[in-house]
Amino acid sequence: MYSFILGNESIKMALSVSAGGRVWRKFFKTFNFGPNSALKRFPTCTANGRLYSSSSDNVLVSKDEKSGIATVRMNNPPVNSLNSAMLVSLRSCFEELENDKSCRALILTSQKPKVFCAGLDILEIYRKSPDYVAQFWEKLQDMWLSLYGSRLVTMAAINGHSPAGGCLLSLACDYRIMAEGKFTIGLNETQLDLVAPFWLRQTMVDVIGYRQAEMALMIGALYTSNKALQLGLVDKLAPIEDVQTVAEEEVKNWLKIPDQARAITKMASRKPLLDELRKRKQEDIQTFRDETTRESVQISIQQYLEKLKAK
Ligand SMILES: CCCCCCCCC/C=C/C(=O)SCCNC(=O)CCNC(=O)[C@H](O)C(C)(C)COP(=O)(O)OP(=O)(O)OC[C@H]1O[C@@H](n2cnc3c(N)ncnc32)[C@H](O)[C@@H]1OP(=O)(O)O
Repeated sequence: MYSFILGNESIKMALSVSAGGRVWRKFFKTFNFGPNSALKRFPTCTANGRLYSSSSDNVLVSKDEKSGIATVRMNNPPVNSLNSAMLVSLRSCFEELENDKSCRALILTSQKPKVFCAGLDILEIYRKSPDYVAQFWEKLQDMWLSLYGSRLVTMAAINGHSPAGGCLLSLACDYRIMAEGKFTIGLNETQLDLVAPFWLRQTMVDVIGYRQAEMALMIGALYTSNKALQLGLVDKLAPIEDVQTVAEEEVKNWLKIPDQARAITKMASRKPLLDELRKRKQEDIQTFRDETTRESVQISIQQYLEKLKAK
């Protein structure tokens, strides 16, 4: 029997391990864990090493049937920037894996070493209509909810640069392994005259602590791998060519812990923030839409784009 308290609501839940899947379903329904409350099955998610139905050109998914470990490779050259299509593909892939009962863990990485993910596609928020920007933001929220709220062991194998939205993706995972060397990671939004939303700021605070997060967020700091390890922004470093192997080894350690107890523990700590975003979703969309389409912000974005091109 597990009993625990979440946020200000006291929830007592009896989970008889022997009751197996039925109890699992009840648990996920009660807490709206993962993308859907129901555990739907996707018939295409089976063969070892075969691409999932959600695999599209921009997100490649393979799963080892024996271990239940899936690897999700972002494949949106040149820098895996998160445009609308990418956000939709990632979300759909996370949801399929979530609903695949034989899947126990996912490793998120880049198909193109040296850049894990360059963050949001800046062109998606440059000179676009308020409606477009609002829809784009909702896609990001939904993708984040599906990853941050996942019952799976989620591991970021950060095989390259990971600024802004790239850092957001890795912060949504349970554990981060980053390539050694000159690569950088961090939430550099203020450098673009953008303000990270509350749910992203909170995950940064949760991972590296209040003082360091406050400072990092204000100055839009990008840290080298070594500094990121020192701050606790990533958990482990590995040579770039070994990041995937080290991630697989680490996942196997995590999978020695019973799934149910691990997932319930994860949910107990993440539920308040998940609930908060679900509750304030529309308000968050409006803030993003209004802030991003402001002329002064558009000019900052333009200057940032010019700086990137001139590099
Ligand atoms: C609450 C209210 C407000 C709320 C608002 C809050 C938002 C918070 C959430 C997150 C916000 C973000 O993610 S904002 C995004 C922030 N991202 C960044 O600052 C990363 C910028 N990129 C880089 O630093 C670098 O590209 C890096 C990733 C290190 C890779 O360097 P490389 O030398 O390998 O590659 P580059 O030559 O720089 O880039 C290759 C090409 O890709 C383009 N490119 C690079 N990054 C890009 C990007 N993010 N979007 C589009 N295009 C990009 C370059 O312009 C080049 O285009 P060509 O010249 O045409 O080839």
